[in-house]
Order: sequence, then C-alpha cells, then structure tokens
Amino acid sequence: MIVPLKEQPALRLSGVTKSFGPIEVIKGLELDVWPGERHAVIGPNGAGKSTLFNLISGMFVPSSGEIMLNGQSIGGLPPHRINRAGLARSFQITNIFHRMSVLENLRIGVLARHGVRYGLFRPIARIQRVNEEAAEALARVGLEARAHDLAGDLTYSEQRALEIGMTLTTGAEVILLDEPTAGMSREETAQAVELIRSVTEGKTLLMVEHDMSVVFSLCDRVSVLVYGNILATDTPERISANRDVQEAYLGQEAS
Ligand SMILES: Nc1ncnc2c1ncn2[C@@H]1O[C@H](COP(=O)(O)OP(=O)(O)OP(=O)(O)O)[C@@H](O)[C@H]1O
Repeated sequence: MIVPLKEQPALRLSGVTKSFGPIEVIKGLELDVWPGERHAVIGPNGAGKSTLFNLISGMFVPSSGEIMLNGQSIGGLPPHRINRAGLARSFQITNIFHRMSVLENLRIGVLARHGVRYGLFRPIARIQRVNEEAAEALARVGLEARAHDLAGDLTYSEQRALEIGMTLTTGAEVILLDEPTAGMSREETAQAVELIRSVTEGKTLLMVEHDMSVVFSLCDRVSVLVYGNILATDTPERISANRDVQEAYLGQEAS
C-alpha cells in the first residue's frame, strides 16, 4: 500500500522517452503535477501532446523513464490498471455508447469501477448503489433532463459533458482531459469551463488545451511542450509573457 506524502506529486514523469522506430517523439520529459492543481499542456501541432497522454494513460509503453501516480510506478501498465490506480482519461474522440441512454452510459462507468460485468445479477443493494452513483454523476454534469435519451441524440457539447461524467464515475482523483472544448462555440466553451471547474474541485486535472482563454480561466499552471520536451512550466500569466514560449509557440499561433 502506497501512503501519499504531502509533498509528493499526484503525477510525476521523469526522463520519459518514446520512440516510434528511429524517431524519438518524447525526449526525456520531466513533469510534476501537484495534487489538486489544474494543469494545462499546450504546444504546437506535432509536439507530442497526444503521445504524452497515451503514455500516461497506458495506451503506449514508454521507451524509457518513469511515470508515477501518487508515488506508484504506472509506466507501461495497461490502461485498466492505471485507471484502477486512480487516473481517468476522457478522449478527444467521443467514446460514449451512442445507442444507450445517458444514464445507462453512466451506470457502465460505475459498474466498471466496481469490477462488475454489466447485466449480471447482483443483490438489490448493490444495484441501488450503482444507480445512486450514476444519478449523482448525471446531476454533476447537468444532464438530468436527458437521463433517458439516447447518448447519440445529445448535442455535441452534451456528449462531451457525458464523457466527463463517465470519467467521474470511475472515482479517479487524477483526470486527463484531451481538448475538452475542441469544436465548441464560445458559449458552449464557457459552460464547459464551468463544468470542468466544478467536477474537478479537489481533484487533479491535466488537460491538453489549445484555447488560451480556457487555460487562463481554468488552470493554475501551464506546461509548454515543444519537440517532445517541456520548454517551460509556469502560471498562465508568466507563460504568456515568456519570450521563449512566444517564439516557440504563441508566436507561431499569432502568425
Ligand atoms: N504511432 C505512431 N507512429 C509513428 N509516429 C507517431 C505515432 N504517433 C505519433 N507519431 C508522431 O509523433 C509526433 C507527435 O505526435 P502527437 O500526435 O503526439 O502530437 P500532438 O502534439 O498531439 O499534435 P496535435 O496537436 O496535432 O494533435 C508527430 O510527428 C507524429 O507524426
């Protein structure tokens, strides 16, 4: 059993590399994400953000280096083991069950957490517990009115909210969100920011986000990923004033 120390990062990457054949995409990356912080990863296209998230969530095995979740080594573990260790990832590509209702989707998340196969007979108390937890997640993401609608019939931003709800049902304390506001209107983005703020209260958030206004309003710190390495980690204000960052990333965006 791992006892988290006060100063221990929720997530620590030390000297992490990832190569695809001869090409090293992640190059000795160092990153600490502190418990309770909301941390953004920004960077130009092809910098390695998706690869980084795939390494942390267990989709890819690191070529070398260490990934620690609350002091426990998770590098190279399969995604379900990392999930059980307390990390949940919501995907850039919508990964909900379109032909099931909103509430059923959330129930699946809760059942997965309890290690129960969906559809198996279980004592009533257990089913009630699953229903309660699913209803709680439903309320937290503001989809009560849509509970019995098919997930495929939700609007795009409601589907993204449902995805976030599904990460909540896993009970994870460390949440990875991959471009949660991509493709949203300004109004939808503002709602998504408020939702993410409320559901990650007291949890640790690491998100890839291109929209700097989202980063400013939501995140405590930002790491800038350029060519597979972290160029700088700091507050959003200091990052946007950082010359190296402006040249490597923000300048490119502005051009
Ligand atoms: N499975 C793979 N095999 C070979 N090369 C890969 C693989 N996955 C990613 N790459 C390469 O790694 C580099 C980083 O890609 P990655 O998708 O991680 O960047 P990104 O920062 O997420 O970019 P974007 O913002 O465009 O999504 C790219 O050059 C990409 O071509």
